[in-house]
Amino acid sequence: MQTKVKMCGLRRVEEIQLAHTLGVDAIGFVLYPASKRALSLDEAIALRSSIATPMQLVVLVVNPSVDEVNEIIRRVKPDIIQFHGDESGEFCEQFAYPYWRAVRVGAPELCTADELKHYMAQYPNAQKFLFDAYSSGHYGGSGIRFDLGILDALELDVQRYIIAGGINISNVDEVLGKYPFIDLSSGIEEEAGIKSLTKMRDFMAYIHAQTTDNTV
Ligand SMILES: O=C(O)c1ccccc1NCC(=O)[C@H](O)[C@H](O)COP(=O)(O)O
Repeated sequence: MQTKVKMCGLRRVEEIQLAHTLGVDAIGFVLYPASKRALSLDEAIALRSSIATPMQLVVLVVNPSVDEVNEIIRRVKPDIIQFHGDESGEFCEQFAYPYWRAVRVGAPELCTADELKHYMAQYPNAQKFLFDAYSSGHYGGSGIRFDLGILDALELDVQRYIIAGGINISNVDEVLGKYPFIDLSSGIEEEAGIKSLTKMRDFMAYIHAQTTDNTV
């Protein structure tokens, strides 16, 4: 199985250009002011021009207003909006724009497979569900993992899954070959908000080597 990769929280032109060179499938801009990886709207607009196809731009938001989302759509023109806060299904669907719904596994009322299924049913048009680890006090990018076993019980189309939460080069073997799309942020950083170009290169080289080995 070919594994797609999203790298989240990029903030510098050299990170974006390297991601493209390495064949990263999607990058994320964090438009959430409380994050150490936050970009302002103007910064996101400026960096947008550094992104070349086929790499997709995902803009990540946490509990935005309707006006903020409309402004992001109009001015940043992301390929996808990733709702990573407490947004309702009704809220996410109103824009009729491609979106991914983050599912913070382990949050109150998101602990069992039935609870996850019930939650996901509220987002019928989500292009994908990005499963991340719940961390009290943080919405994401916390480097924390969750027990993937809970996903086995969901019996949903795995093609709609993205696995996130504490993925790095040392543990990515646990998801390779099982899930088609993975997401990571802190696992390729020097410090919060600064990606390590070396870790980005090493991670993608490792993924490609594993994929090649699996198909021989
Ligand atoms: O990255 C952030 O700072 C962030 C802040 C608030 C909400 C979401 C955030 N990141 C979302 C992502 O898609 C991260 O890649 C995901 O949480 C995984 O992060 P990590 O565990 O560090 O790999």
